[in-house]
Amino acid sequence: MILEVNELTKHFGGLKAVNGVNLRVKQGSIHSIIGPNGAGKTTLFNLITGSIPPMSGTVLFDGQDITGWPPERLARGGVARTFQRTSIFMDLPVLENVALAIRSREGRSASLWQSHQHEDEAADEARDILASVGLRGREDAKAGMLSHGYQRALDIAIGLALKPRLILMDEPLAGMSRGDRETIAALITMLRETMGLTIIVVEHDVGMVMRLSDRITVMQHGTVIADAPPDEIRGNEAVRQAYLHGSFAQ
Ligand SMILES: Nc1ncnc2c1ncn2[C@@H]1O[C@H](COP(=O)(O)OP(=O)(O)OP(=O)(O)O)[C@@H](O)[C@H]1O
Repeated sequence: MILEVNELTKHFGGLKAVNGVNLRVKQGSIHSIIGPNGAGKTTLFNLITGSIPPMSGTVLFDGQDITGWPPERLARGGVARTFQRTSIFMDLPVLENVALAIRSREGRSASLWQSHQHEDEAADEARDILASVGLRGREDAKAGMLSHGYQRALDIAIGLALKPRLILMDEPLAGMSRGDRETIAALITMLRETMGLTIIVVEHDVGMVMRLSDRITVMQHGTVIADAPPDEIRGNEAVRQAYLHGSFAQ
């Protein structure tokens, strides 16, 4: 297991947003976390990635206790996260967005003292990463001019610049057209196949989650109500009950 979450708990006042959650994520898998609004999915992500500290419980990455590590330290340790709202600098060229992330990985900021050689290396690496997410030929475009689907791909490229082994994606398909959703889903699968990345996805598009995932954890009211491969989840009565609006019928 690349990630082990044990009895993780976070309450907001009387609200048990995440309450004794256990999670096992297998190396090289696509593992999705689903559940109705307010189930605690984002809070769980925030706890795993150190955005907020847990009240109790532990998070192990590759056997190492990373509980409460701040996001920067986690990123250096191989855990990256993409956000629902993108972390793109819209006014900068596509290539520069990724080069910035590479420099931040290396602890260097853009400065006058930056050597040309380092600059060239970062640009070459950025080009390779962009090609891997399907953005070859768009390096010089202003990020803000890209379509939604390409912006999401750029977001993923920025995450990949940290050279993660585990990447957590917060609603990667949200706000996308049907075609863009297919493209990003194919990209997620490809990253797992070609780079051996482990990918944890929080996503509302249950139909796509069913096709994409090796395993699905279902949350409701801060707890895990099911954890199984997609086929089993599809037939799970507790999960059906949790989805009152029929979005699960697909
Ligand atoms: N900082 C906070 N302070 C107080 N309550 C919070 C805070 N963050 C989240 N909550 C509450 O915790 C519960 C879980 O929220 P969370 O965002 O984790 O759910 P979610 O499953 O991601 O929902 P959604 O699918 O709507 O994004 C919700 O009731 C939410 O209102």
